[in-house]
Amino acid sequence: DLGSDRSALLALRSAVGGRTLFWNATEASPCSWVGVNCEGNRVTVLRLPAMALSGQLPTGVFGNLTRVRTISLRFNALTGQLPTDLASCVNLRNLYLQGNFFSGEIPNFLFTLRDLVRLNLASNKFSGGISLGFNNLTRLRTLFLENNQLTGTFPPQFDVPKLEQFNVSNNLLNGSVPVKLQSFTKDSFLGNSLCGRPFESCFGNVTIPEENGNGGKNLSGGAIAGIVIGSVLAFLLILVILIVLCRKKNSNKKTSAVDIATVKHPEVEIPGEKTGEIENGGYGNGYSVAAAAAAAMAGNGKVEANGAGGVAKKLVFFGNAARVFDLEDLLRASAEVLGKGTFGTAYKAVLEMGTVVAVKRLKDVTISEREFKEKIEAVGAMDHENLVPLRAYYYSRDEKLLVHDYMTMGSLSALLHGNKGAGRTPLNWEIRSAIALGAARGVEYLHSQGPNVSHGNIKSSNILLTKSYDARVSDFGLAHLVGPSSTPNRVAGYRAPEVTDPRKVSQKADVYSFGVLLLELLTGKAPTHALLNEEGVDLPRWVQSIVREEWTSEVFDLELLRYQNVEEEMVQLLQLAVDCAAPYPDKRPSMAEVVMRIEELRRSSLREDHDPQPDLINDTEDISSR
Ligand SMILES: Nc1ncnc2c1ncn2[C@@H]1O[C@H](COP(=O)(O)OP(=O)(O)OP(=O)(O)O)[C@@H](O)[C@H]1O
Repeated sequence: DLGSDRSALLALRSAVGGRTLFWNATEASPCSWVGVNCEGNRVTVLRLPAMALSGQLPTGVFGNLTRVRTISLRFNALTGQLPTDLASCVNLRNLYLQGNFFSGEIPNFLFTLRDLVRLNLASNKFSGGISLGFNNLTRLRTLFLENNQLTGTFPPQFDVPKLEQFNVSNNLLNGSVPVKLQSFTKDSFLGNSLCGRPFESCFGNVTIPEENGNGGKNLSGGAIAGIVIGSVLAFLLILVILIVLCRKKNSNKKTSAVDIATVKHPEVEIPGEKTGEIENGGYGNGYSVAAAAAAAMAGNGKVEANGAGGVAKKLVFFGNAARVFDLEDLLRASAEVLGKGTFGTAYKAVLEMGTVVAVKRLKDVTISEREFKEKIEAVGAMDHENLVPLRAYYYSRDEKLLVHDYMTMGSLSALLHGNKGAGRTPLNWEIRSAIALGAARGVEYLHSQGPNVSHGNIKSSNILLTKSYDARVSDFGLAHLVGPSSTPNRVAGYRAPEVTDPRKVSQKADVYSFGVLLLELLTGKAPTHALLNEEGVDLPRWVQSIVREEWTSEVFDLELLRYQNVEEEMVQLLQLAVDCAAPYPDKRPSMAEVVMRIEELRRSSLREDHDPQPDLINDTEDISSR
């Protein structure tokens, strides 16, 4: 009953702490606690995403929560194995445990939870193999296992009938992809040593001849003799051509982009060749952008091996920035994948002379070269200290590259939601409010370029940070370059309610997204992802519901609460965020006003001397007992 649900939750709270400490244990019913929903007087939903939970999940908790349908403990710091009594949650449909430190094998009892629809165990430390037990999960639609340490081969009979979303990338799997998973794209499998569709055949380039429709056995002796003689002649002819070609090549030895093009494509791992480089979630193992670009261009005949024809395309540089490198340098650079975005894949490229740049390979560019040039020139002309500068671009039929300055500290998103483990620099108020201000100034600058100029895709992965944590806004102006098929779809949590076409985003809609970004900075929570549509927090609604109940302190990231004497300013920034995320565009402030208000509240917080109070637990208790 509800009583045992309640004691189970309290047992959970004393084991894993975090923001569950805000639960008001004097209340008889747990149904109003943050993250808890009830139906029919039983707990049915337990959502504690990014609540700073840590330690092991105890046994004896889930055995009591027998009616629970959704458990979300994603993005916490939970460790150890999953408790076996999770098996008692027989109504469980959604289990989101991604972004923790869970370890051990994927436990067999999960396969007895026949109602499971969504299972996300990504970004943990699960090891061991992938079991056929998944086949029992006949309702499972989502299975995310990426970024773990799973080993071995897939059972060939692996077949989860309803599976729609699937990812096992960045594990240590090898062997062939089972037939029933071959309809998923490479993205679902990257960072393993797998072969067979969607990768190259496990058997190299040998093609197995197809059976002749009318039956080879009917061929007459004469026909067979003809085929044999024909084959021998063809073979001799090929041999002669090869010899001639070899002679020619030897007399003309020279390194060229075409040679670079023969670099092995990284996505096609040869079993057994894999090194253990996938820690830290990195994908790249020495893959070069160059290889792919060169391959495309070489295939196209656009780069002349000897440069004689002069058709070779050049990198086009912006502004008066000196051309410190050229296409050749870029093609020779070693590169590593930074991530995949809506508009393509971003790489970090280290040029031979040590310069580091970020290269974005755009996909789905459908506009003409002239139009592309016009639009990209406008982007390149933007010049502000809070924007990521675009240095150069490259345009050919098959390849469109953008070269940006590389931002050492990565994105705000990674900083807020990435590495939660030890050794992470806590993001204090100083840093966060400075990032808010920098980002606001960057967007304000864009808006000052004209009433119709907007960013269109403001989110934390597009706020990048320099070595000294200065914020720079990236990805502006790209939505107009690509075709409608790659309109941003991952921004649901940031998108203003009035936006229907993601490529037509007004300045006021930018302000809304910026408001969500501020909420993210203050709460440490990630807004809803469209991909996990049943999951995530609708930040504006969540914050408003809590502020309405005068539990304002509860929204703040625990890391921020260490700095109690800036709470006043935090509340002011929260108010600004809520104003920005107003449902009606007219009610939202302009970016210029946003900048002014952040400057103002930062001035007042910096006037006083703020000593951090490092005793976290005391702070949280102070707040919860107020
Ligand atoms: N100039 C850069 N310096 C450092 N990291 C970068 C740079 N540009 C992009 N990144 C990182 O590379 C990853 C992919 O970036 P990309 O812009 O392609 O996609 P995204 O921001 O995740 O999504 P979208 O394309 O929808 O904006 C992100 O994690 C981003 O933080």
